[in-house]
Amino acid sequence: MGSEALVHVLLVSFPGQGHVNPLLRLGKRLASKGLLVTFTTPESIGKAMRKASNIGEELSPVGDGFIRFEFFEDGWDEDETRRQDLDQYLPQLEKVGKVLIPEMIRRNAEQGRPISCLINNPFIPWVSDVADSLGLPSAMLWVQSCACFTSYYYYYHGLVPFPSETAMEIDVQLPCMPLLKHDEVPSFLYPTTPYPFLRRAIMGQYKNLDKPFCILMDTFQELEHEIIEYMSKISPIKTVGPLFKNPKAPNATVKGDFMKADDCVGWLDSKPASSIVYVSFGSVVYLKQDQWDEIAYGLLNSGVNFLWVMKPPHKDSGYEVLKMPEGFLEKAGDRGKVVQWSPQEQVLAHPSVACFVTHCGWNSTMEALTSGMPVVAFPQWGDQVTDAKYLVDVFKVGVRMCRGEAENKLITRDVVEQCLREATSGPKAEEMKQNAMKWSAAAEAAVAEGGSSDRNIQAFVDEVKRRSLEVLAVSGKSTANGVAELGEPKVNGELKVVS
Ligand SMILES: O=c1ccn([C@@H]2O[C@H](COP(=O)(O)OP(=O)(O)O)[C@@H](O)[C@H]2O)c(=O)[nH]1
Ligand SMILES: O=C(O[C@@H]1O[C@H](CO)[C@@H](O)[C@H](O)[C@H]1O)c1cc(O)c(O)c(O)c1
Repeated sequence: MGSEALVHVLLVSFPGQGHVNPLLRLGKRLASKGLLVTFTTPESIGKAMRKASNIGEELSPVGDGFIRFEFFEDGWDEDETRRQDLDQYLPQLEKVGKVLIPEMIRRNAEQGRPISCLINNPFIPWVSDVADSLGLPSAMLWVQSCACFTSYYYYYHGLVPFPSETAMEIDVQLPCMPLLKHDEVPSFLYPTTPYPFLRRAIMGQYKNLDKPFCILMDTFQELEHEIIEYMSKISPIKTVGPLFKNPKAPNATVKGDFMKADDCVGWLDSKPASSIVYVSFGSVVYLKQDQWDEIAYGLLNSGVNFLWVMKPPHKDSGYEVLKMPEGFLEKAGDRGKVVQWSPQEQVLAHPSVACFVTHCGWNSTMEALTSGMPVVAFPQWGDQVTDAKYLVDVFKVGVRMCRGEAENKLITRDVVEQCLREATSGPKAEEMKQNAMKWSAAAEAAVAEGGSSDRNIQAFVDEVKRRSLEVLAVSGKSTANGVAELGEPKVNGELKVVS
């Protein structure tokens, strides 16, 4: 079957690594079930993805379907420094995206690939407005846990008190969730958050929550059972995780890394089983030099082998380039390897790796659980502080090393060393490994054919196909070659559907 005969969905991503990864993984999953998927995000990131990840113009076959990429200009010069300031960049993306995404949809229709559904991730909630204005169905992929989704939902609707300027340290009790201490609530909700623009972006998504017909989530039924059951009665959520496991297309080469991964698998191969601590704080968190130094000495003093990701800061971020302490690399010798970016999926699956010191971003959290990897939790902000709570107290696969950036506390080398020892040897380490292996098996089962997430994906694909017939029948006139006719753009750049 040619790609032009397939139902076509457009995935629009916020340009962050932790957002592109799960949406692209969803794209591959949908493609593997027979859809044509176009993935889009701003060209500034498209350029990095093409360079790092072998992404070309051509269609890539994935399972029964195909995936392709089309990027859009964000209206700023290539070297514009304001991209690093989300307070300015998010409104710019909305202004430009509301014009260019409809144009992309029109172009695809003209080229014989009419789009039947739009899917976005959080931080760009205006995508569902675009879909609405064109009479197209939309869905949203929530890229965090269901627990975080619930926290934001309760905050948005004012259903329980959250920490506020007058009561900073109150705990928060939400249904079907453990009591969250004030600093375990997603930190964008703290009255003192340095990232109010991200709270605004997420609240924008909740304001628009009635627009998507489905909220897909990169989690799985068995992991967050009670809260998923509870929220499913309130919101049309469908769990489809862990998205990074795709049994139907396990070797699909399409990847969305912004940086080429350094080669470290040979080095991992050279080390004994369960002897390495993997340390990574993801793509956005950037620690201070004094904290970096303490982690370095903690690693040295604990005697473990380690693979440490030291991602260079973006040139416009304003962060100073971190340095390793004097003599550190020499003292570590072949016990340690430092890379700029790692092939994290492969690292977490490697038998030499014993545990993962992580900032607890949701992707890293899901990847660790799915790989059966115990963690040392080093959360900083946002959902990370809630994920850390779950990893340690609910999933029971982690040791807590800190409580988050808001605590403003230097974690000393002794604490680092103690946590590493606890996570790598002794009864606690063994118990955490067993729990992690249990989650890994549950995750595999969820995505295997007929598993909870697989059924949800299939139901979603069937629904998109059903709605695509309605879209073509109701909102567009089919032409001889099957292309839906869309109307002329309105003055404000939105497309109006011709009836
Ligand atoms: O060296 C690295 C560090 C991170 N990642 C990937 O980058 C994503 C980071 O997402 P996460 O939600 O964990 O954190 P964020 O970077 O968004 O803070 C995950 O899929 C990781 O597998 C990677 O491939 N190599
Ligand atoms: O929030 C940002 O990135 C990460 O998103 C993940 C998925 O929501 C989440 O689990 C993780 O904890 C976050 O770090 C983000 C991205 C970005 O490019 C940026 O400039 C930010 O300020 C935040």
